[in-house]
Amino acid sequence: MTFRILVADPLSEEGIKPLKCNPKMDVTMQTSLSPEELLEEIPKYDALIVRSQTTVTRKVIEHAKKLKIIGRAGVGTDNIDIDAATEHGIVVVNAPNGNTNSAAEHAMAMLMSLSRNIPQAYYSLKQRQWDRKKFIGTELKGKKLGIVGLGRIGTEVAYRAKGQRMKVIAYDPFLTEEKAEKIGVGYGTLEDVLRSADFITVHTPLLKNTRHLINADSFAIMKTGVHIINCARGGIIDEEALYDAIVAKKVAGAALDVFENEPAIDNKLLTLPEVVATPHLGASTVEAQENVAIDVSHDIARFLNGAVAENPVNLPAISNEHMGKLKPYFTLAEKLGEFLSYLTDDAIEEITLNYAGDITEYEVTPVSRIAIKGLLKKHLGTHVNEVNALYLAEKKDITIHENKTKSAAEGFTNLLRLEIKTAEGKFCAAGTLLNGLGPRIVHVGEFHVDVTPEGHIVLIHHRDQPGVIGKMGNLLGKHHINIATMQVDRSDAGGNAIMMLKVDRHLKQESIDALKALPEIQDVRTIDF
Ligand SMILES: NC(=O)C1=CN([C@@H]2O[C@H](COP(=O)(O)OP(=O)(O)OC[C@H]3O[C@@H](n4cnc5c(N)ncnc54)[C@H](O)[C@@H]3O)[C@@H](O)[C@H]2O)C=CC1
Ligand SMILES: O=C(O)CCC(=O)C(=O)O
Repeated sequence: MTFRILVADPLSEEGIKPLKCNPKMDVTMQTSLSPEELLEEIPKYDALIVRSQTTVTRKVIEHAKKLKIIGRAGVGTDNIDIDAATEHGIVVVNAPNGNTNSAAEHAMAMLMSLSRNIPQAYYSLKQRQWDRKKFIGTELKGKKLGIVGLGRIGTEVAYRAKGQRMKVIAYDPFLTEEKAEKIGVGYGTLEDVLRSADFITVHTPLLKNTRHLINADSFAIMKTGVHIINCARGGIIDEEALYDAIVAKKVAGAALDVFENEPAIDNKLLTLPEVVATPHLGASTVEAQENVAIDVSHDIARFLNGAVAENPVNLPAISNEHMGKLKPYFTLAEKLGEFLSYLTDDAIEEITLNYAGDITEYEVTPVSRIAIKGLLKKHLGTHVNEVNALYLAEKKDITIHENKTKSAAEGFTNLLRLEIKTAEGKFCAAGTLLNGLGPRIVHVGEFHVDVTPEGHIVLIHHRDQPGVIGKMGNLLGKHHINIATMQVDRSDAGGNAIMMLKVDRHLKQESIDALKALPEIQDVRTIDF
């Protein structure tokens, strides 16, 4: 099978070699598609790679009938409708590490351009003017740099600013005293940073709660003569408020690499001499472009080959070691979910996943997602996957509970008990991973069994009476159904009982009806794995 991959923004040729050299990947570079052309093209592709130029809207995702993965060769995914991708079961991956240095270096270059008026002076000289008085700058040594967002790039900026002998203060909701000390920066609230800094640089993602994080109120409490740098995302700073603050001489100057609307040809901030700007060049170095292209190419190839993506944006990221431990449980979880879904025809209202034994030592949500995928598969088919399983369950008003009790493994090393509640009542099955032998279903409701979840299974609820097994065997024989294995269990003598048969082929409706017609048989369910 060959996967078709569309590269819709310019990407390092060297960086996408891992995909181009892979015989299973068919890569098409079309880097100047209009939004309409993208809508036309996208149904052909299994994977899409973009930088920040292409906007992957809900409409694009709705047209992308085959799309499995979107790769963002860079950090910010604000040009991709992540919710729409999740709803459609499309994984979004990014390349969060490859351009950190370049973006930090660009922020420093912008900061220094700003402090020494380099772009303005350069422009003036190009106009054949030798003006030395107009471009008096500000020394950085001893000035305070306020960093809003001390993540990967913010931290690298802090190290570089310290190299310039600046004092650094940072605000980040995840910044602890210990971490600030380790990096060698002061820390405080956003207000502390805004009030005390001579230069302020933002390095947060653009999210609902960071849109206009720096606004008119923020400028009001800043020092007069403050300098502002934004090499993160347009929209984190309210551009109107920044314009007004510069005109009012509250802000001495701003260095901007990013804008609320890009390309920002007509942005009025560009008319101000106090503003230095670049057209979103933070990651535009040979090294960064190669790094992010390599990272995203590897992740796409890995994912399309059936492995787990390393940098998913809409799935929990799992380390290789953790994944190694969890992966064997995926098959068990999916089969158990599938099995249980065949025990009722009613809508699922509630799903409870109880983990016991060794597995409780791990973060089990990835296993739960797969179990839920298994449960919903009967009605949603291939539309449901681990990306959208939780979303689809929520859309269907299904409540999910996940519990871990190490000691409840009932003698097994590990046990996953799955329970669903419907209008009809509760249904439950439990499974274990037998060392070296793979997944086993070990409970169906109150009954004990030992069944490999594969092939064709017939589950019969009946009354515990002499002769039932014989009648059932006879009937299946008449219908030319060969029984491969059989398990029976009962609640008590003469009470409720089950038979779990492995048969050699799918049971047709007439055989099921004939079984159901036997007076001792209460219910017949078939499960085809
Ligand atoms: N100009 C360019 O070409 C480039 C821009 N970027 C942008 O730079 C930004 C930072 O990227 P990274 O450092 O890699 O991301 P990151 O995820 O490592 O760091 C972001 C930090 O912002 C913090 N944060 C979130 N909300 C906050 C808030 N309300 N106030 C303060 N801090 C908050 C987070 O806790 C996190 O530590 C992103 O917006 C990214 O898209 C990244 C690369 C190149
Ligand atoms: O792709 C680019 O050049 C922009 C990089 C960027 O903004 C990011 O990685 O967030």
